[in-house]
Amino acid sequence: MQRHIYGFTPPLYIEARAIYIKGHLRLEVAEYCTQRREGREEVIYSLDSQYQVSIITLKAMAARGIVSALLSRSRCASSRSAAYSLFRKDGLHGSTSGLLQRFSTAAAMEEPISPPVQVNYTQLLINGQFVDAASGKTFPTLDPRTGEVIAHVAEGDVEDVNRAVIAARKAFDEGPWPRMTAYERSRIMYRFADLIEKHNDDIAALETWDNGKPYEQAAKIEVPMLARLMRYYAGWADKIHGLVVPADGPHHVQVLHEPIGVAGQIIPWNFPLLMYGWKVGPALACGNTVVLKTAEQTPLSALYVTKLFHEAGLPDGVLNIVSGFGPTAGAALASHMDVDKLAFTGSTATGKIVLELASRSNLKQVTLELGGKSPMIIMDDADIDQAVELAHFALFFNQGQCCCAGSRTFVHERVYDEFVEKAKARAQKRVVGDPFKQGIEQGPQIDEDQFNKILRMIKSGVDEGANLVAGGAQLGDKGYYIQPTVFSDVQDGMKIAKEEIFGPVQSILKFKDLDEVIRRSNNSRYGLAAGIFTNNLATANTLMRALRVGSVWINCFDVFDAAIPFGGYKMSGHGREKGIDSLKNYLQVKAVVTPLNNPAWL
Ligand SMILES: NC(=O)c1ccc[n+]([C@@H]2O[C@H](COP(=O)([O-])OP(=O)(O)OC[C@H]3O[C@@H](n4cnc5c(N)ncnc54)[C@H](O)[C@@H]3O)[C@@H](O)[C@H]2O)c1
Repeated sequence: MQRHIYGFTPPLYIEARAIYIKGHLRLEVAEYCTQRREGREEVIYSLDSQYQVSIITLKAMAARGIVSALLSRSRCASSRSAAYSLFRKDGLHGSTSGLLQRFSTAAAMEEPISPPVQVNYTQLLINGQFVDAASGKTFPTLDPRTGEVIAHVAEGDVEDVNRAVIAARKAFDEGPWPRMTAYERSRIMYRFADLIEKHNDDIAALETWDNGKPYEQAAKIEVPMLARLMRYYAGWADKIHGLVVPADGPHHVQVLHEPIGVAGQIIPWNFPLLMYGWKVGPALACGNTVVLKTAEQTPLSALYVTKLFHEAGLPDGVLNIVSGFGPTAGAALASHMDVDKLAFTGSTATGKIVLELASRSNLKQVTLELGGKSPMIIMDDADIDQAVELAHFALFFNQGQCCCAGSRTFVHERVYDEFVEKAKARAQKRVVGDPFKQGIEQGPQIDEDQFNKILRMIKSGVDEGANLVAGGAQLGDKGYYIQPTVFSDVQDGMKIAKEEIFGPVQSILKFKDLDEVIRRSNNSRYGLAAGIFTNNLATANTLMRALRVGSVWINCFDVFDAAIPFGGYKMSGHGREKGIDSLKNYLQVKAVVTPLNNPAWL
């Protein structure tokens, strides 16, 4: 930037830029004075300074007053005061918040880091083979850091879904998968988990590149969790069994738990690999075969890992991956007459569509994991610093793109003001930037549509009178980065309190007592999850039973172990994924009755 600082004779110009490099902020400041001599502008004084400070030092310096600390190193008194006013104008003056906001902008605006992985698989995976779409069409998958094309991916449509369903049907009706012993199935799944671990870093890099989530999150949490999910379901494979039940009369009554057949699965883009694991794991452990449609924004990681699954010994046709769009490939799967079961994760609006397509076609069984507007309730006995940190995590994790995000932060009136101040400071400290960089807490949003939708929601918050205390705008000028945003004084009727934002926007609401917060928390068409922060056991016990949601996290949030069931009440969905309950989604129950002659016992 260039500024003409008035009040100096001759005028002093300053060019300054801040660059983030591996945990450091480098400030480059060029100052110069010019004077007109013989019709020409001549530089009569210049000074280039560079200050490099680690972010940790920077925070400490900010606490003491960053500007004086930095500028005490400048050699010239007049340039010191000039630079001082520049920093002050640019909001880099004094406070940690302004400083870190600038640091984040600098980080986001840097050249993107080259992802340490190549894209090898872009075709559809049908019957164990990579194939082009029948139409020959492809679509681009984009890098959310820049909006640039990563790769062109085969675009599946009705004909490709049909090919995939035929392969899955054949693999179910004639193939080895449902016929091999459950132990053999589990061994293939265990080998797959081992391969996921072996390829951890490549898988994580693909996921980050395609989705924009921090690489450290993908590499240290999500890919290991996928391996864990596969082992969890591998462990179930040989423990799924029916019952022999005592009935009135001389009958031998067996209840068989059978695989359903061909499962159609449609997943979203926010956790592409975890959604894959939640769906594929139980379906295959129970002996079904699968056609999975990935989200059009994130087709890459499922293709990579399914290739590994085949290397682990998965027979052809058991798991088919179709990349493509919702209204074409997704709708074809939901309405296919030969798909026996449909599992869908995505928005409530699309959930209604697929349910209708399923009922209009062959009445296939449907499970739905849909949207949410989850309350995060902070009671007045809570340790405020811990509460702020947990509520921040509950909302901002994964760029705020979580169906269960704690997107209504209810705070007791006695601690409200302190909470708001600290929540604001925490959001302003959030490190946003290239998700491949170490230490980054927040990457870009998934795509332009979501980016624009979030900015519209922020505008609606301002228009409806909520108090914007942090952020509120795009960060940098490239890609889909959004400043961590906090609203206080949010009222229940506002759009930001009612609708999913699916972005880094925290809405803080004030409440007086327990009955009120229960009523207001439940006053939502969603019922996915809730967080409670209190040290009072009685309060926790009251809330956990009163809240009409599928998951309650007490003094924690987003705990997603493979064994913990997840799913929604109300318009957040039907059925549960993960845990023992998820197996029911993929099993038929058959009663078999045989008469007994002279039974020794009944
Ligand atoms: N409850 C959960 O477990 C959970 C998890 C993650 C995301 N979500 C929800 O997902 C939403 C964000 O994801 P999104 O924007 O990708 O949702 P979306 O509903 O637009 O898309 C989800 C999937 O459905 C497909 N799809 C879209 N239209 C379709 C149609 N007409 N027929 C068949 N398939 C169709 C898409 O291609 C994608 O694969 C949020 O609302 C979020 O709450 C829920």
